[in-house]
Amino acid sequence: MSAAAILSAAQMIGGGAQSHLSFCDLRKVYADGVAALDGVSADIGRGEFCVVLGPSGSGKSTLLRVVNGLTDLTSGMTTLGDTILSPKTLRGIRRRVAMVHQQFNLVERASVASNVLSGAVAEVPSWRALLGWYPDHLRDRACEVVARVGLDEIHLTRRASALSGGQQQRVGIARALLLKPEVILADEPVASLDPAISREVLGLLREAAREQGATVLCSLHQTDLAREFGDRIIGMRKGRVVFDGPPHQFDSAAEGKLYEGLTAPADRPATREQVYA
Ligand SMILES: Nc1ncnc2c1ncn2[C@@H]1O[C@H](COP(=O)(O)OP(=O)(O)OP(=O)(O)O)[C@@H](O)[C@H]1O
Repeated sequence: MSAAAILSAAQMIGGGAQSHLSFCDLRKVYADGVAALDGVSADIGRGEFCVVLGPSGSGKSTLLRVVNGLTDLTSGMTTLGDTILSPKTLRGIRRRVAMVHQQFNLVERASVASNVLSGAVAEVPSWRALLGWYPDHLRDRACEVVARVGLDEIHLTRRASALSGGQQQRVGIARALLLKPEVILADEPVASLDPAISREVLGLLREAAREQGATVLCSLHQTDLAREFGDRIIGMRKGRVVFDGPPHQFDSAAEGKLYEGLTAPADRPATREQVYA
């Protein structure tokens, strides 16, 4: 079957052309036999802020990492727009996808400006990046996104290590926004932040993504944050989707099903207060 025919079949299964990011029966089985993804299917619309929720080890990070090819699949198909993810298309897809990390992944000794500009890795040859030779339009864009995440011009020359955790994650978001990605993958972006800062950072990520029409896939552990910030919640357990719907449908029964039988706080952090208790 040709790639176009597979794509058209996938769109029919997934409900049509509205879908921006599409997962079709994804399976990822590691060498030790662990099925991190066990038949995951979902169609995510353009601009949707989709929270991936679930206990530890349920496959959230694996799902996110599939989108930018950091995890290869055992079987199944991922499409972004009308492009099927494959070794041939991976490079092009990576230009359209940015990532926000749990531990910020900044070069701590480098300035905020350098860290933000490193988000242009897909557009600037690495030797130019090493020398700090970025074109003016990217420098202007870096100033724009730094302002957008609520940091001042004075922060641009400051070392990343001199910033608070919340400020460092703002830099991480600015870096992700730099090339105006179509998709932002945020892997537990507030896991190391306190509750108040977590809300600020998630609010900022949602608004900034919305402004540029980016689709967000954001893994979280906290059910209250998922309800507050998600347009949609995908609940995963043991590599399977056990809930998929808007936050108002994620009631206590759905939550119970997601975390049933799990009592350890690390596996079942129901609220931010419990996470930080
Ligand atoms: N490289 C790997 N090799 C073997 N097993 C792996 C590997 N990476 C992940 N796994 C396993 O796959 C399963 C899903 O892991 P994943 O990191 O996607 O879960 P998660 O929901 O993101 O967990 P957490 O919330 O703790 O980050 C787990 O059982 C994990 O141990």
